Amino acid sequence: MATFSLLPGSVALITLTNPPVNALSAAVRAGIVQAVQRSVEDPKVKSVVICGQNGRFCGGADIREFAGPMSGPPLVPLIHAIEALDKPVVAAIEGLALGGGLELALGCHYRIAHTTALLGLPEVTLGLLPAAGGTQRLPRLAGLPAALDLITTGRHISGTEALELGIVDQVTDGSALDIALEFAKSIVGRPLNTRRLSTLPCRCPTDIDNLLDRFMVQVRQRARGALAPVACVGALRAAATLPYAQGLRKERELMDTLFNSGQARALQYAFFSQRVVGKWTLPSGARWDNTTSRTISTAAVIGLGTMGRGIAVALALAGMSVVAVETQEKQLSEARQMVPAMLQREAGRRGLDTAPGVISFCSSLQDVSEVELVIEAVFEDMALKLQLFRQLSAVCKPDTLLCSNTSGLDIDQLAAATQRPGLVVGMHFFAPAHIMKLLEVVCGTRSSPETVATVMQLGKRMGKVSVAVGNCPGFVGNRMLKPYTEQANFLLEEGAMPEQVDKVLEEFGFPMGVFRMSDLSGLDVGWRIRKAAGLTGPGVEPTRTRQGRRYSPLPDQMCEAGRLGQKTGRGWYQYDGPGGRVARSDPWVQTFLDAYRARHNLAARVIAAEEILERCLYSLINEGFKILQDGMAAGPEDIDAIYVFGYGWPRHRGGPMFHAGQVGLARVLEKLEHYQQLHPDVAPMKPSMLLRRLVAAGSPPIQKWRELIHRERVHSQL
Ligand SMILES: CC(C)(COP(=O)(O)OP(=O)(O)OC[C@H]1O[C@@H](n2cnc3c(N)ncnc32)[C@H](O)[C@@H]1OP(=O)(O)O)[C@@H](O)C(=O)NCCC(=O)NCCSC(=O)C[C@@H](O)CCCCCCCCCCCCC(=O)O
Repeated sequence: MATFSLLPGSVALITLTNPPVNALSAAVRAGIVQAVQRSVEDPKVKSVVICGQNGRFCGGADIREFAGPMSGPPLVPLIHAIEALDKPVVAAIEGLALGGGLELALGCHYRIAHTTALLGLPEVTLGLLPAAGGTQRLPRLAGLPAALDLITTGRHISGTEALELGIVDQVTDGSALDIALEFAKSIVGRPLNTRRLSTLPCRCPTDIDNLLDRFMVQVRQRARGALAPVACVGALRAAATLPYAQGLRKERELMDTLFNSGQARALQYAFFSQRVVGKWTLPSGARWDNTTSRTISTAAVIGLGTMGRGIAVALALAGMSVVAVETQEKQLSEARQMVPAMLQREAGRRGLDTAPGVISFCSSLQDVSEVELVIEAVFEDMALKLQLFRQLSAVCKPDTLLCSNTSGLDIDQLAAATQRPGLVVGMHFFAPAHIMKLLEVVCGTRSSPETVATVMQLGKRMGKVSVAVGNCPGFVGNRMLKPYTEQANFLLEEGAMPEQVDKVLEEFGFPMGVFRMSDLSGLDVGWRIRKAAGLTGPGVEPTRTRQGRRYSPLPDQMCEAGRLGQKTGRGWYQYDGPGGRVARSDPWVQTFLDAYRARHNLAARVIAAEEILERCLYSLINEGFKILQDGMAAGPEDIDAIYVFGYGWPRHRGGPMFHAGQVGLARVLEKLEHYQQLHPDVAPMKPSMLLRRLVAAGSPPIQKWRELIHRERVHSQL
């Protein structure tokens, strides 16, 4: 709702009241309509201030309402009524003015903001555009280039930047509300014509067409198939070239095409998934809201390779005092050089003069004896990690948490090597660890709820999307990646080329296809893991069936040929040299694949894009269902957040589990059955029991899956 109060000095104060972000729900909109009406009718009211309760102006339209039929007073005429008032209206922007919240403020005659308030039009991140006049008023106020930037990226800006762009009239470090109230009294009687943005011309440079065309090219490239950014440019073109009323009609027309699109649904689902994963639950019943966490202020990182360096920087950026340990002298001296520069650069990127935390370097494990939490980031080798965990258990204070950055090894085994298994947990970061948002928090069977809560909380402080997952080989992300890459390798055996597979995946929206990705991360990473698992190496028969399953030795053979990817200048593609970044097709790979197929009597066939996509994605999705079935992820949102934030899954497709729902669970099942019949030796194509159960239950919406999984588990049907 919204409250109305008449304050001394004849100022009407309208307060939006809908915690926690004062979203513009139907009740709030109705409240504003009534309060505006009172302001019009009451002769005692000489000016109006609009603010939000609890120091938060407004988080925009109520996103939850978009899932059902829209009711209540619409926003566009409401904002027009405010703009048309002949009494001055001032927006007092504290905390945030986002989306419809900023559009409401743009309908006011003046805007006063706190310097640290967040302003922006993030609709594009929800698959929408600012359709309450935002695409028409903002370019009239801040100019077309600034509006293009803000509306197509959805980025938030501070009150200070908003002042520089002319979006607000004044900023303060004190109370924006107090200043707004005083200001509102002082401007009674001033003419308002120039303050009504809809009546002003758009502020455009002379070469509008040229600017918009160039911008559209960039936006299409960045969007990777997302519709909303392109529609935003369309709406801004209308603002620049048409009178306001026509521009507004175009804005609405474009919004109508987006509003019910699968992409908008996917992006809104992704918004809520990100929040759902913070509300973690463990199979034991421990939850985010019934478990206390410890606040960590001192931490250590052991091993200063790429991952360790990034983790140390991420911890320092979160205000931690970090001890960075590396026993190899060369690596330590490199880290001493690189890490402070990384820290400074990242702090600068976040608008800080210096990082809030500090990092000290040393070469001895004894130096971590006093810290509260240790993150091990040494080489991915179980024997090495076990030895380290034994040492840490002896060296550290009894209540120090011991965490491993392993990307898939057994956390329970590491915990068993210590005298404190309850304090052991996995913290699986993604490279570069100071930039990538995802953190898999791997809960071992003996990890205590307090340990999990503490690490989840720490992840949040580090700005990560932390997802609690179970302890199984590869955890969630890498476990699902395995059948996906395996399937891509099988496709090469059957006749596809790496660039063909990559093109299909990139057109789907991944920033990189599986082979380009593999070249980037290094083919030797998986090779080492497969060697450790006894799947390849000296003495292993070079057949296409290993350990009872179809196996493609292609990636092993690439490694044996010294083609490790970008680092050697050759992999699935060729590069300008070691460390090169630009991938080019390599005739060597064609010859290599031809020879391989000939050796194994495999006839190359033409493989359609549809088959490539279905086999890669559905095998990954099927593994996701198995993960849910095994209880290794609490719900589909967890898997989807992992894939969106850690594996480049296009956000406008929600995540793999959401995508399965969009395609139709019955269709995914049917396709898996089809490919399984064709390739019965490929275990990951065998449809999971949970997928079958969901289809049998009538393919309920994704929001209902948790409930069904819980019910089926109780009845031991999974
Ligand atoms: C605001 C934040 C930055 C706050 O972050 P913080 O970290 O402090 O907190 P949380 O993110 O954890 O959030 C707390 C809590 O609040 C929930 N929440 C946040 N924002 C909203 C919201 N806008 N609506 C609903 N709920 C919200 C959040 O989910 C948490 O609750 P939970 O229970 O999950 O813990 C941050 O939250 C944030 O970034 N929020 C989103 C801000 C945003 O994106 N705003 C824009 C919204 S879209 C919009 O405003 C659209 C406008 O342009 C209006 C358009 C006019 C509409 C016209 C429609 C007509 C079209 C009809 C076409 C029909 C066609 C046809 O059918 O034919």
